[in-house]
Amino acid sequence: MIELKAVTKTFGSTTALDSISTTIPEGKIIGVLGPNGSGKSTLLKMLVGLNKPNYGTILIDGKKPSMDTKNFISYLPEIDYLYPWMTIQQAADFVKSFYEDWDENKYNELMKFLELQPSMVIKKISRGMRAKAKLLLSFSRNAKLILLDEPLSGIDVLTRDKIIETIIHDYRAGDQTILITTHEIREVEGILDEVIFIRQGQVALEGNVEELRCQRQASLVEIMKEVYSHETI
Ligand SMILES: Nc1ncnc2c1ncn2[C@@H]1O[C@H](COP(=O)(O)OP(=O)(O)OP(=O)(O)O)[C@@H](O)[C@H]1O
Repeated sequence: MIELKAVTKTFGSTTALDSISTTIPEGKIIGVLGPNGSGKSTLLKMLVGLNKPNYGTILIDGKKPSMDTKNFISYLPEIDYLYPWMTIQQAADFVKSFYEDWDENKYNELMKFLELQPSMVIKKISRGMRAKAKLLLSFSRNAKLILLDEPLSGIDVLTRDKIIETIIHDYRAGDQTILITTHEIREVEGILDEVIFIRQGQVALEGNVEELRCQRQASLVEIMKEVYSHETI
């Protein structure tokens, strides 16, 4: 379980997260949604320990983000973080050297499923293939908590479908927790259990997706439009 208590993160005069308090349940797929600049990536980076809060507390299974928690978190950053000169196999060997939960069978199976080859060189493959390679590395670990920052960004619709299929295919419900930030809400609506809408660094609305849809008789996209009715999404 992830607990945030009055978490604030500022960058100079910009407040990225403004006293956020929330509890994120275990074993579910949670969408962290919101317009550009609302604080989604900052939230994920704080969970993985890359950003430290100025105020407030973050607890993951009762522990502050640290080396201990890093061991059970698989983080897919929004940026292209893979060394361009590496092959997919070299990138995998690199990740494998840091984490004990690397699952070679899962890696081989996912490689086939995503139609990638170990010999492919990162700088020579397309953006969509790089997105799939990032996902391959994130899901080849048996991590308890998976943080996916914009895994569908700038990817064609067929590749997006494949990425979503991978998430469904490899997700162990109840056992693993996935937090996913995305602007492709229509595409992920079907896989989300819970949602947190962020607006200007604060939680604008959160809850169980099915319950929100029933209460409001609306789809997630319609709910989002309502929440951000005065903003450009
Ligand atoms: N390292 C940084 N230095 C300065 N400002 C930053 C930094 N990281 C984030 N910010 C600012 O914090 C705010 C929140 O940024 P963040 O990247 O978390 O938003 P986001 O919701 O993920 O946006 P997007 O959907 O565009 O990826 C923005 O105003 C951004 O400019």
